[in-house]
Amino acid sequence: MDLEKQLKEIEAMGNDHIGSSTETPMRPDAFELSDIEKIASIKKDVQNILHTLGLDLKDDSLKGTPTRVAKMFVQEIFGGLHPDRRPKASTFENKYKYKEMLVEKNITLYSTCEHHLLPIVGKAHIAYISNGSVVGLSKMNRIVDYYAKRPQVQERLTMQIVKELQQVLNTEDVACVIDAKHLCVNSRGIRDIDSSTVTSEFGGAFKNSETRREFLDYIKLDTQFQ
Ligand SMILES: Nc1nc2c(ncn2[C@@H]2O[C@H](COP(=O)(O)OP(=O)(O)OP(=O)(O)O)[C@@H](O)[C@H]2O)c(=O)[nH]1
Ligand SMILES: [Zn+2]
Repeated sequence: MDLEKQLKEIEAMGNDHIGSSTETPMRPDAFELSDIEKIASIKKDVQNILHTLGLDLKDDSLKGTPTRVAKMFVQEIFGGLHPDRRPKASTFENKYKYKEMLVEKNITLYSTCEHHLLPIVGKAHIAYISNGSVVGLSKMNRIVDYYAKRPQVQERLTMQIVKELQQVLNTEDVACVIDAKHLCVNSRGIRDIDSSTVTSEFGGAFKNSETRREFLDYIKLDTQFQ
């Protein structure tokens, strides 16, 4: 398909590029290749991109780039595509009968915009109300990190984090707010360096405005990027 036709198709998509499912769209054969095989294949693709751009890959500084980028894609920034890397979120009994909301705030978030493959940088804030079990605090940071390490749209990332914690904690009463900068907006295109994007997902009790307010008061959103 020629480039002009492809660009027209993207235009015709409208907002469909945002995607409707909470699941990351994966092919059924996504894990037929091993990580090593994926790195070898992506290395060639990166080599081709740099070569096409006219760069001399024999240059000392550039010669390791294709391997470096391929490893970074497979093992680091897109490492959360592999279900083997899903964190084991051990829960334990809420013996102390703590009934209030627990908030894990200011969780550092690095993700990648799936439209431009540019960074998304921000903070995630999570809250839940225990239904008998408690999750280790760090596991919430790990869950954020796992889903962030995928090509993402912020809306889906927010929903995936909530869905995972609802499953782990066996309760609907989970909420997540993400406040993040998209480099595709800040550093290119419209180049608006000051704007950031806020997304939220409020499950169960957090649909109640008072409970939601309490959570939002804890995270004092407006101060995050000052
Ligand atoms: N809803 C949503 N949109 C996103 C996210 N990340 C990037 N985008 C947007 O995805 C859109 C892709 O639109 P296109 O018009 O195909 O891309 P483009 O021509 O590069 O658009 P500009 O960024 O406006 O130059 C852009 O408006 C991005 O800002 C996200 O997490 N959620
Ligand atoms: Zn983008």
